[in-house]
Amino acid sequence: MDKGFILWFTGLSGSGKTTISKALEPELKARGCKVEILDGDVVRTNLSKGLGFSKADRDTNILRIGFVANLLSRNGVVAITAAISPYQAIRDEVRAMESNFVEVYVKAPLEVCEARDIKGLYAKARKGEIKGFTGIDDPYEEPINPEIICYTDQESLQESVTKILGKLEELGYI
Ligand SMILES: Nc1ncnc2c1ncn2[C@@H]1O[C@H](COP(=O)(O)OP(=O)(O)OP(=O)(O)O)[C@@H](O)[C@H]1O
Ligand SMILES: Nc1ncnc2c1ncn2[C@@H]1O[C@H](COP(=O)(O)OS(=O)(=O)O)[C@@H](O)[C@H]1O
Repeated sequence: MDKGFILWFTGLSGSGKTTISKALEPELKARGCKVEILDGDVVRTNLSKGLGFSKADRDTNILRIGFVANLLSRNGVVAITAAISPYQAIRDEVRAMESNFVEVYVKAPLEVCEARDIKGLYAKARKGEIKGFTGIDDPYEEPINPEIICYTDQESLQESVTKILGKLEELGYI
């Protein structure tokens, strides 16, 4: 399979973007795809090092990720992105760069993400130690028309992975 595409995950911190993308990678490779994951946390240590969490910086971060994902996908790679990408307008902009674009809304209620609090950042945000935290005092704009929604408070990880693979088959990407 040499058809590249972008699988764009979006969702609150702790919703499950990284977990699902990592579980999906071997499944796609087993189907002959070349895969790269551009994870928000990882990108922010290199490509987007120095950027903060203002709207302008988040938009810059997303455009950089979109740019690299586009380079990868047009060279036959499945580019999986896993950044919060909280703003609809900038998600629309990256979608417009690449026709092979599949948006996955990784959806879990804020309360669930906050209870998971993998990195302890929600607690810090509640205490006011982090300002402008997505979902607390910074917006998360829900995707208007994503190709896929994974309800990670109701589905198992395997169910989410199976759902995504099914949709990719239906769309003719795999
Ligand atoms: N169905 C599910 N799918 C994905 N993750 C789940 C599911 N159920 C529970 N989890 C748990 O939720 C957590 C999600 O954390 P993860 O780091 O993947 O989120 P994230 O969206 O990448 O967050 P961030 O934006 O902070 O990087 C993990 O601890 C994972 O085990
Ligand atoms: N103010 C904040 N809002 C959201 N996430 C934050 C914030 N500060 C630190 N983080 C951390 O940074 C990660 C989010 O980074 P990105 O996915 O790269 O965000 S995005 O908004 O620009 O798409 C989260 O995993 C979280 O751990």
